[in-house]
Amino acid sequence: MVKAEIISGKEVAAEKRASLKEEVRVLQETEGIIPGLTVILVGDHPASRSYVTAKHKACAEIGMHSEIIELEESVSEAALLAEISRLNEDDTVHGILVQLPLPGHIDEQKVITAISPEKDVDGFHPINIGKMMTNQETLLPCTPFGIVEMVKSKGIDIKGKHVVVIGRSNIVGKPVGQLFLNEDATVTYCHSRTVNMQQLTLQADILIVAVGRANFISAEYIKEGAVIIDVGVNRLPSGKLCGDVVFEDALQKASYVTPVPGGVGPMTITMLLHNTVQAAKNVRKGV
Ligand SMILES: Nc1nc(=O)c2c([nH]1)NC[C@@H]1CN(c3ccc(C(=O)N[C@@H](CCC(=O)O)C(=O)O)cc3)C=[N+]21
Repeated sequence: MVKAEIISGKEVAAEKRASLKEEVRVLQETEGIIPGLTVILVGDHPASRSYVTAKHKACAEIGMHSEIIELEESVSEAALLAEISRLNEDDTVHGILVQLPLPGHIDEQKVITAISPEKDVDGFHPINIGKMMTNQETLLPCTPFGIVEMVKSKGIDIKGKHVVVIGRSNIVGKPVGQLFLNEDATVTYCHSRTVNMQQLTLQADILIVAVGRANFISAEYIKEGAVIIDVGVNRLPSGKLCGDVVFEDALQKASYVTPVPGGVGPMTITMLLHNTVQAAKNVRKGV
């Protein structure tokens, strides 16, 4: 029996994008500012290329500028850093995003830190992460931010709830736990070294799964009535895209579940648009 309601990221994203489009229009009309995003793509990773194209299209749809800078896989770290420093100085560029992962010879942390924190629309710069941790207003990481927005869109109460996060990456796991902590949830992190993960996931009112393994979470890990957020994007040999959660199982046990595709992914891109518009407004305010 299907019990859960599906939280459509696509729908929540469409609503948010419509209001961003209006914001962009007003910003241009009243102040002549067009928010601009520059994405740097290093090498030719097919999945990265498709994400970058999706971001570019999404910008155009809401009337924003966007540019993709493609660099050879063999580009030196110094050349990439020089490109970033040029973009940091360019007033028409409000947001800079370096698509990850980068080739092994480039130090990702060094690259992220080189981006001006005001233009760090990924929310990965240590200054922005520090502000997030201390609950100060800042550019927030897009996937975690999108997840909080999806949960709130259904009026789900977060305060005092037990949120269990599976995964501890810098781009999803760690920051998503922090954002839910900022919303007064009780947060538990699970990862590859966690002992008896099932005992923890069965206590989750909200279970966030970000491990990148198809069918990692099935019925026996899900508490009746839980909210299930599936961050996985796994390409099966058949070409089909699937999440980390057995969707049918979540439908039967959960109260809410996010699908893949059409769940967290479209929200990630939407919050990137949001951050770029915010970065453009911050310049005007002199923030
Ligand atoms: N600096 C940086 N920032 C990122 O935000 C970033 C990154 N690097 N590297 C890779 C990951 C992954 N990511 C996704 C964004 C959208 C979808 C998305 O929209 N997915 C669609 C399906 C897309 C398809 O069909 O392939 C969906 O879930 O419905 C997925 C994944 C952003 N990332």
